[in-house]
Amino acid sequence: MGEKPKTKAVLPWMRSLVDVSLFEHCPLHLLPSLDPRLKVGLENMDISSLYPVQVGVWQETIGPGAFQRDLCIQSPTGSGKTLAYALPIVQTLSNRAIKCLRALVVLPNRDLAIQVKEVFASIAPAVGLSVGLAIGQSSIADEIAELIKRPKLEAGICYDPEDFAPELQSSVDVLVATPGRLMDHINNTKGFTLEHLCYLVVDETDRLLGEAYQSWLPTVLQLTHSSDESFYPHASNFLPFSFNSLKTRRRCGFERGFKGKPSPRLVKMVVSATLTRDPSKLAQLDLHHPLFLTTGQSRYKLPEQLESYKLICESKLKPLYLVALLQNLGGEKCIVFTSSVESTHRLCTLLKFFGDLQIKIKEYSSLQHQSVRSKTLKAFREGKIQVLVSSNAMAHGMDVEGVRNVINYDLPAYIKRFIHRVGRTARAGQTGSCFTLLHKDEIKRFKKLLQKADIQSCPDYSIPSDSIESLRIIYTSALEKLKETVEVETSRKRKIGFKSSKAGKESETNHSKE
Ligand SMILES: Nc1ncnc2c1ncn2[C@@H]1O[C@H](COP(=O)(O)OP(=O)(O)OP(=O)(O)O)[C@@H](O)[C@H]1O
Repeated sequence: MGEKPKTKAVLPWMRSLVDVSLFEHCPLHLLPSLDPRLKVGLENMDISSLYPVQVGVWQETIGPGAFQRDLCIQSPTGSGKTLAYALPIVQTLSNRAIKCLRALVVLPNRDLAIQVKEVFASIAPAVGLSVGLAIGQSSIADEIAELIKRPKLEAGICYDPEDFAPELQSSVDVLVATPGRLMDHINNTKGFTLEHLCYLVVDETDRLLGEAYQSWLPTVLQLTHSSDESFYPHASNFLPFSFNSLKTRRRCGFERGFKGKPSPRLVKMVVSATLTRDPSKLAQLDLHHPLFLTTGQSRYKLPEQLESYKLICESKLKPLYLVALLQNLGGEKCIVFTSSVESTHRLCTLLKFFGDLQIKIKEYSSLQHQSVRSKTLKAFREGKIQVLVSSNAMAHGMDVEGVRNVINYDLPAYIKRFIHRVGRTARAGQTGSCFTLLHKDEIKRFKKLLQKADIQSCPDYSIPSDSIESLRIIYTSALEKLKETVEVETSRKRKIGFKSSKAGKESETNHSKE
């Protein structure tokens, strides 16, 4: 029997790639065709030159590439991918005559969407464009009021909303959205249309393709489809029945051609630091003559200015080593990654029982309410908190200035996760360090993980044993307090669970009585 091939087949277009590491930084005054208003906007953001990935994308969009192909952009964390797509989109839309929704950027969570919206919002107004956000942060009514312009109505007269439906217009040219809220607007918001969409950006593609999110992608592709089913024959299979009425027929006159062949008018930009190579996942994007822009030949790349260390310790003493490490780092901004939301909560609680460490530590997790998370993130950005303990919630895409260190309290299972986690530091050419706490049984696995990113060695970081000894007594009492807290929390949860299941039963009973 023949052996299975060890490497997965790579799509042919991924092999003929554009290596963006061959581009130099480009000062703004040398960037061909840059709109002077955007140049001023960029300078106001303290940006004086474009990074290599941004120059590469510029060449394929505003430059000779002229947006003729869909782009798959992969470059290391913190290399400036957001501006790489935002700048050419804004520049191209600056010529638009009528306001309508022309660019849609989809991200997997609210905090990331807010971050990306801010990048667009810092350049778009300079050329008269508006940027909206659809993430479910405010009520749907408030969001609709932001996104859709209603005609001025005479006071005192009662109107049927159906009367002015044709006059509803988009208030925004660019929309940054999470899939859930996007689907809400597609399904329910009068006047919300993707009919004029020219650009679709799928940022953090791996995460977005990993989950179906109410079939948002087939829905968007179907609604932006140019002529008939021939380009995307299976999309209608995914669509709920109600979408039939929303299907749009796009005017062919706007379509671009590639080598004489017709192409859909929607340009897609697919973005990730670790883009999937899985053909079946990529097929979901229905890419048109995709062009792969990536950094060098290696599939996984860490930021150039990142220093990695391993810290070997006994599993049960991990919290002690973490505290000693945090003390050594002297209150520098730091993210500690754990393997789950539960261990994030436990670890954060335990750290609080270590007495006054002179370091402000908070938890950031998907178990928390969005408002709590946003407040924590704001305080972390402002430097009021020095250490965030998080599971995967902070790992992808988050850009917080001044994060000097990342600590892998638990070893991540995959290289992709490792890359995204450690990429929260050493961003935009800054230096940064990452520390991975390991039990000696994990050393081999860690080595294998690093080899996937072509890293052959990782120096040890040692903590003097007297630093550990001096923390032992307080650790014992912290563990006791943690145990008590966990017991209280568990019994509280049980009570809430009991109450809600009782309430559930009552409402079921009431319902059946009706
Ligand atoms: N040309 C530039 N000059 C200076 N700073 C820049 C430039 N472009 C981007 N930056 C800054 O670099 C940082 C990282 O950018 P960005 O968040 O877009 O990275 P990314 O490649 O998307 O990272 P990730 O893969 O983690 O999402 C941001 O703080 C951004 O403001």
